Amino acid sequence: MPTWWGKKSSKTKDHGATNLLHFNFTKPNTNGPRPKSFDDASSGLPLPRPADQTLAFGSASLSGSSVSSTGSYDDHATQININSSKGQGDMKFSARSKSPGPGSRGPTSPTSPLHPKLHVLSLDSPTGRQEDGRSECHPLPLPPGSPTSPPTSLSNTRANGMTEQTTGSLSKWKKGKLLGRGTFGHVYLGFNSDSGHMCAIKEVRVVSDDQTSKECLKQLNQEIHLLSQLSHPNIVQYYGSDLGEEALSVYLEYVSGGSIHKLLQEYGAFKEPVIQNYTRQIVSGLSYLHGRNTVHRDIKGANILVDPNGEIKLADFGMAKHINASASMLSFKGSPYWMAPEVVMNTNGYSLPVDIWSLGCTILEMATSKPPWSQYEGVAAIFKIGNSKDMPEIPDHLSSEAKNFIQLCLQRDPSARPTAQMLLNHPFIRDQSATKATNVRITNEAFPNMCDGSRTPPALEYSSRRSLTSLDGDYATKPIPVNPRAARSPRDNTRMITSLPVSPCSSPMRQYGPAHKSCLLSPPHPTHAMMGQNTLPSYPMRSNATFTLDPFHETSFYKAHTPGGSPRTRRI
Ligand SMILES: Nc1ncnc2c1ncn2[C@@H]1O[C@H](COP(=O)(O)OP(=O)(O)OP(=O)(O)O)[C@@H](O)[C@H]1O
Repeated sequence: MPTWWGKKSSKTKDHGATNLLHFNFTKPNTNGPRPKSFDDASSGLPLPRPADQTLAFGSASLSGSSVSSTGSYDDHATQININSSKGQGDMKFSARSKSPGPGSRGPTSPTSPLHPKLHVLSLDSPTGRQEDGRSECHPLPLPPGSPTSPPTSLSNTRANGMTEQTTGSLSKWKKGKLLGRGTFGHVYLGFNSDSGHMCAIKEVRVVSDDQTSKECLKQLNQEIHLLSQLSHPNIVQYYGSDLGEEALSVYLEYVSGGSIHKLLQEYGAFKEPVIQNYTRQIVSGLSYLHGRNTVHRDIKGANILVDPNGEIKLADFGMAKHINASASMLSFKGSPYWMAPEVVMNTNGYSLPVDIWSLGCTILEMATSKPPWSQYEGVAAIFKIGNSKDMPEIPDHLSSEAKNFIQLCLQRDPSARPTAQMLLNHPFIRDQSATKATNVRITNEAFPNMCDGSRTPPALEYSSRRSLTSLDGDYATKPIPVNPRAARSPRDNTRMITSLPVSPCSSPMRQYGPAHKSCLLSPPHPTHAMMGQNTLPSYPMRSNATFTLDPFHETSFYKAHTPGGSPRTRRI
C-alpha cells in the first residue's frame, strides 16, 4: 500500500501575507474576457515546430525574433490586476519577484517570435512571405485522417498518425460561427469543405504596435509550442497554425460539448458518477502532461472541454509551462479560486502539484457548480487560500472515496499531494475499471459474438480488493462498494445495454462504457510497457491476449477511434 494514501494533510505553515502586495481588486463576475499575465519568463518561446516536422511552421522564420523581454523578472512587488469583466473569478496576475525564476532566461534571452507585422524577419526565406502575403511555412491544418490531402502538399505524419499539412490546404478551411471568446481573441468553428471535417480556429488579430496584441501572440505562441508536442485523448489536439497578415490562427480539435463550466451553468452540479468519470479523464490527461514535465497552471472547469460522448479534453494551454528538472516557477498565473496556496504565496516557487490542487478545486466545482471559496470576495479568497489552514468545504453528499480524493488533492503542502499517476490508482476513479470489467463480462454474456463473428474476449476479472487507509481511515475496513447495476440479472442487463446509445469511447455514462462498446476491446497497447509498467505481473486472458494487470493498478488499454482520425490509444 503506498504510504501516501494514508497520509494526513501535512501541517501547514502559516505563511505571512508579505507577498500579497498591491492588490487592485474587484469581485469577479461570470462574463467577459479574462486577461492573463504575459510576463512569465518562459513564454518567450519560439513559434512551435512540431518535433517531427521539419518544414511546418515556418517558425524558424520567427524564432529568431525578439519582440519583448517581458520574460524577465525585476524588482517589483507582486502585482495583481483583476479584470472584473470575465467570469469564474478570473484575474490577471502579474507577479514579479526579485530574481528570475530557475529556468528563466532573463531579459536578454530570445523571446517569442511573432508576426511579420511585429518586425519579425524570416529565417527560412528572404521575404518570409508567400505571394498572398501570408507567412509561408506554417503547417496548414487538416484534421487527422483527412482524405483530401492535396497532392502538392508537404505533409508529415506524426507518431499518432495525424497528418499535418504544410502547404496547399489552407483554403480548404472555412471560418464558421463564433464558438467563444477568450483572452487572446476569438474561437471559431472551422469547416473543411473538401473533407467535411471540423476544427476550432483560435484567432488572434495582429496589430503591430499594440502591446496587448504582442502579448496575446506571445502567449498563444506558448500555447502552440506546448500543444504541438502533445498527443493524448484527453488533451485537445493541435492541428496546425497559420500566421496571416491580419491574424494568427491556431487550428485545434473541435470539442463541441463546451466546457465543464458551461455545462455546470446550464445543467447544474454533476452527479457523482459523472464527476468520477470526468475526474478520471482529467487525471489521465494530467498524468500525461506531468509525465512530460509540463504544468498546465490553469486547470478549472472553464478550461476543460467535453465532447458529446463525454470525453474530456484539457484545453487552454496558454499558461502551461514546461519545467526543467530543477526549476520551479515564481510567476503568478492561474485563476485565483482554483489556485494552490504555494502559487498565491508565491514564495518558493511551485511546480506540478499546483495542477493537483486545482484538480481538487475542479472536482468541488463539478460537485457544487461553484469553485471553492466562491463565497469570498477575491482578496478574501486569496487570503483564505494562502494564509488560512482552512479546507474548502466538501459536500456531504459525496462518497467517502470522493471526499478522500479531494482531501488528498487539497493538501496545503504540495509535496504531500499525490501525483496524477498515483491518483489514477485511487479507488474513487480506479474503480471505474471494476465497473468496466463487470460490464464487459455482462456484455460478453449478452453478446457472445463480436462484430466480426469472433468470440468476445472474456471479461477482465475484477477480484482484487485492497484495503486502503484514507485520511479518515475508512478504506482499511470498508469494502469498496460494488456497483449495484453490475449485479442486475442478465435480462435486466441486456435491456440496459441495448437501450444505451452506441457511442465511441466515453459517454457521460462511461461507467457503463464497455457494455456498449465491446467491439472496441483490443489487446493491450504496446505503449503499456512504455508507461513504466512492464515490470508488473501479466495475467493471461482466455482470448490469448495478455493483459498486464497490476492488482494494485487496474488500468487497461483500449483502442479508440477518433472520428476521422487514426486509432488512438486510450488509457482507461
Ligand atoms: N477546441 C475547441 N473546441 C470547441 N470550442 C472551443 C475550443 N477551444 C475553445 N473553445 C471555445 O472558445 C472559448 C474560448 O477559448 P479559450 O478559453 O481557449 O480562449 P482563451 O483566450 O485561452 O480563454 P481564456 O481567457 O479562458 O484563457 C472557450 O470557452 C470555448 O467555448
